Amino acid sequence: MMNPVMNMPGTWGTMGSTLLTVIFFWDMLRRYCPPELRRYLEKCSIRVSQFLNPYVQISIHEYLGSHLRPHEAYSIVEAYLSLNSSKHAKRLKAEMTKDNDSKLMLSMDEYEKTTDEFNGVQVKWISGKVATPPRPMSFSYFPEPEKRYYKLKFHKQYKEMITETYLEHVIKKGKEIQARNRQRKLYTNGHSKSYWSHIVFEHPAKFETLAMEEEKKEEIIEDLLTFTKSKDFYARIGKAWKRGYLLYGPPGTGKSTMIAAMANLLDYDVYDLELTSVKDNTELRRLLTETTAKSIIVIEDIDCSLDLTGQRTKRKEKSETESGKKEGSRKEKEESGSKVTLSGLLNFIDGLWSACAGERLIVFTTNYVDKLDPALTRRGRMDKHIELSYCKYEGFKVLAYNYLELEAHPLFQSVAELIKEVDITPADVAENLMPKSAKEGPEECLLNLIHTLEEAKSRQITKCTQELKDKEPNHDTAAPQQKPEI
Ligand SMILES: Nc1ncnc2c1ncn2[C@@H]1O[C@H](COP(=O)(O)OP(=O)(O)OP(=O)(O)O)[C@@H](O)[C@H]1O
Ligand SMILES: [Mg+2]
Repeated sequence: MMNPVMNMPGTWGTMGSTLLTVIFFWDMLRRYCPPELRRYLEKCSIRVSQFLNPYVQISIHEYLGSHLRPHEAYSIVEAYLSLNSSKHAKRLKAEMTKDNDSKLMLSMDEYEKTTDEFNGVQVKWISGKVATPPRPMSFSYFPEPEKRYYKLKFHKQYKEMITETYLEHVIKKGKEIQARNRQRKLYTNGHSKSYWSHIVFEHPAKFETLAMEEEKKEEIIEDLLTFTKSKDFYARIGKAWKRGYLLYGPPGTGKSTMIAAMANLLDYDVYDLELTSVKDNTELRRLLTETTAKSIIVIEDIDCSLDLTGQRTKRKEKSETESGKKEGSRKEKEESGSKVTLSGLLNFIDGLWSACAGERLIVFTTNYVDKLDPALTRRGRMDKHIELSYCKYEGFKVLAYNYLELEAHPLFQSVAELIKEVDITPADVAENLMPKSAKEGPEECLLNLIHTLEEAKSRQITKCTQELKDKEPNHDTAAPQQKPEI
């Protein structure tokens, strides 16, 4: 009897030669058969392999199209997989997250696999890289980036559930992780004049800690939240999704603090635009088109920024007429593009750039609202005018809680009476409530404040008395009254 093991080489040999013959004929067919038949055969082979392969595959590429536009879905999936890939995958890579300078995000390394389970169904995620053929004769300063992708593989019987429910779950979770990793930024244009530079925005201000009447605070919060949810409304009425706020009031009343509280409430970035560093309207336009969605564009002390106040403009126009110059030389100056002008700024507020996708808040602050050109502050440009004023008792209570963790104290009564009569800014109240040494307790801080308020009150009384005295006619030095002519 023939030993079956001894016969193996013969079997392998026959199989090998049959395979070679099939490959040979397949190749011949592909090369020499008419194109229609070739296409038909290719289709058939895909159908056969699809029939035999029970798995469905979905690819998510890092870049879209030939323009290498980053594909948002890729980074969302990457964030999602960072959750469980560290548990299952063996080869991981650590990268700085795009939005958080102090956190590493772990994700699957190239050509690694991980599994995920959803509603009792197992899916497989595979990471890979598109092989780019080498271009021997080409040389570029900008080499093409690596085109990575993720592939999701699952059994075809779950296709509906995966494409409808699971992918939605991946996007939702991935976005949540991205938001958690995201650090907000404070952009400024002051240093390298024509470009934004940024630092991490970590201002602790919150509306809860803002000294302000509760009702007014709630109204502002409501206004801000309504704005963020009004994407469809703005689209329907054909308006760019933006809202202008004018914050005005004396120094130290919390204008800048409120901007930080707004950014924290909405989770927005802040662009602090220093207008005096902007060369001209063109540069202003460029800087603004570079701002991202979900941001607050701030111009502080707008009354001090360039030639933008109504009074200054009027004064200038007046002097021009006086010196016989033609009207419209202001226009010439604007056109020469030497400086940012009022019209440049108005274009920025309601010009075409503002149609950039995504929501934006524009906030101007000033100490002197009356000085501003009405064109700048009219509704539609500055939709909401918010006055931040001197500290009232309600505001003091917020500060007392912030600084001293006190909700009530016998000395509050004295503060309540004094604060009604004295103009004191929240900044000054805060300064008094701040313990200056470890020995100073809440009571000492309240006494400090009472002392400051009393001093301010007596100063105010002296000032008023002086003013009244000045108004009264001085009998000693007054010129002798002329007798009426007869
Ligand atoms: N309404 C407020 N609530 C809580 N803290 C406040 C308030 N106003 C001022 N402060 C405190 O005073 C400091 C100065 O306030 P802020 O810089 O916001 O004033 P501002 O109105 O922007 O002043 P300026 O007009 O000079 O820019 C802040 O750091 C904050 O601690
Ligand atoms: Mg300020």
